[in-house]
Amino acid sequence: MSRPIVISGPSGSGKSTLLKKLFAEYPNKFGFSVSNTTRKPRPGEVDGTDYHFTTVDEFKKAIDEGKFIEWTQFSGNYYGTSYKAVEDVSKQGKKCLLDIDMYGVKAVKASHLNARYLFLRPPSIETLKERLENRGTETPESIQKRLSAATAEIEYAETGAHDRVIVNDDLERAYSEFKDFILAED
Ligand SMILES: Nc1ncnc2c1ncn2[C@@H]1O[C@H](COP(=O)(O)OP(=O)(O)OP(=O)(O)O)[C@@H](O)[C@H]1O
Repeated sequence: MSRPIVISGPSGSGKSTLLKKLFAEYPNKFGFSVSNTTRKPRPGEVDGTDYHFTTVDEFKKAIDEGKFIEWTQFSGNYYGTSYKAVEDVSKQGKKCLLDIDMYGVKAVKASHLNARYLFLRPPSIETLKERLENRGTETPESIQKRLSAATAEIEYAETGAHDRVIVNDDLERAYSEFKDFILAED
């Protein structure tokens, strides 16, 4: 089984944008570990593809049953990655990519998954704020929460916890580095 790749970075750093490009270029090579969440779907999000959308009760039950590699609570919602989500990807013969936050990174590091770690960094907090505002999906309160979480994420990355840090300034350059890291070990 190829090593799973953990992709983290502040909300708005561009993880979805880069992953979308990667999946467009390599439609069959990679599989996303589909996270569970109790947050409401955004318009266009599909259950089982973007997330497994669950109730708070279902989520708590799965925590008690030890089904998660990692889980966290953020902006009032639960998010988690189940062992099953990672296994499902390997069963399809694909390389597993995980999109998780710093608490998830720490939990995966403490698990038996022999993963590689990539951190996506925004050029600055100011740029991150502009991108979140322009994305048009967040309230001002939600942007504030994401920005303070971003500061903690960046400080954690500065401890050298990841194998690779990529600054997402120019999208094409960032994508090329992103792809190189992900394809480095097949
Ligand atoms: N290099 C870039 N230059 C300019 N804008 C960018 C760049 N990369 C991403 N963006 C824009 O920044 C916004 C945030 O990106 P994206 O939604 O991919 O972030 P994310 O890390 O997936 O966030 P979340 O964790 O909240 O899902 C999007 O509107 C996206 O189009």
